[in-house]
Amino acid sequence: MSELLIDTITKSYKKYKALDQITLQISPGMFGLLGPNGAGKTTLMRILTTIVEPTAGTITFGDVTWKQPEAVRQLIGYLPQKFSLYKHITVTEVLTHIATMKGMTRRKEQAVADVLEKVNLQDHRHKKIKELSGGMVRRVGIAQAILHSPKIIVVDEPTAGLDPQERIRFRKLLRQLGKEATVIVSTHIVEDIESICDTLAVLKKGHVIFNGSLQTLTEMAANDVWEMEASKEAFFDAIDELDIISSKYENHRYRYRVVSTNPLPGAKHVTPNLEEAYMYLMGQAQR
Ligand SMILES: Nc1ncnc2c1ncn2[C@@H]1O[C@H](COP(=O)(O)OP(=O)(O)OP(=O)(O)O)[C@@H](O)[C@H]1O
Repeated sequence: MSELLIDTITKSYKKYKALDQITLQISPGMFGLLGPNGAGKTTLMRILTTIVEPTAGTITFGDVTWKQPEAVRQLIGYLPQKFSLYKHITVTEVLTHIATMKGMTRRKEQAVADVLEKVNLQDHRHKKIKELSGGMVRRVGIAQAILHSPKIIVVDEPTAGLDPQERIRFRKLLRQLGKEATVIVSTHIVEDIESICDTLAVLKKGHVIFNGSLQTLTEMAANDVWEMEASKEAFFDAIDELDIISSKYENHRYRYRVVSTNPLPGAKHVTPNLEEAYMYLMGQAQR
């Protein structure tokens, strides 16, 4: 399978650069795009899906270049962050309609049946959209994105608004799709990336500040994540002083974790998780 090559992409809005010379090489499988609000993720997604044209730079996948938007649209399936559907028609009707809009004339019924099976919605195919849960609607969203068997699937904020069970189910579905395609998951929810992606890029203010494996990122923070223990009173004092990432109350004591480049008295090093490594990276990028 080909690699997606994003080469020095810049997007300017007047003098403001929403993206500044972004270069990424994305292999098949699950790729995460992480960053705070305003980092430029949505702009990059929109460029990838040909909704917006870059100011400069090129994108290629095999012999397709982004100068050929029609060819790119055959290649890409997109589930945007804000996804709405006609509420009063059934799942099958909506997917058949979208297949028609995509210009699929042959094998339309079969394609709809196949995607319904992939996203596990066969039993709900005759339900109206308004009768579905949030998780099911997201799955219809994925179904419409993969109707034409795209090689690249772009998903923006995949689990926003879903309850914990639906999140887990939706992440499993994405992981499944990553076995056959390049799946790009854009989010500011670290957990979404941690549980399903192998590699990731972190964007901040239009720049790539990290690009690599999850392991490399957590290793970068290995010397700067600490665990401490304190009484309730001391813990509440510490909240004001430190950036506490997580805490646990056990046997009348608080155990809590902190990212700090300075050693902390009485603290011991712990192996960072992705959220801690991300906090570390954001702190470093401010320097
Ligand atoms: N059409 C536009 N005109 C001017 N500025 C824009 C436009 N679209 C985006 N921007 C700016 O570009 C920057 C990046 O926006 P973008 O939506 O890509 O960020 P994001 O990382 O996706 O954040 P969010 O999660 O909030 O959508 C922001 O500062 C935004 O205000």
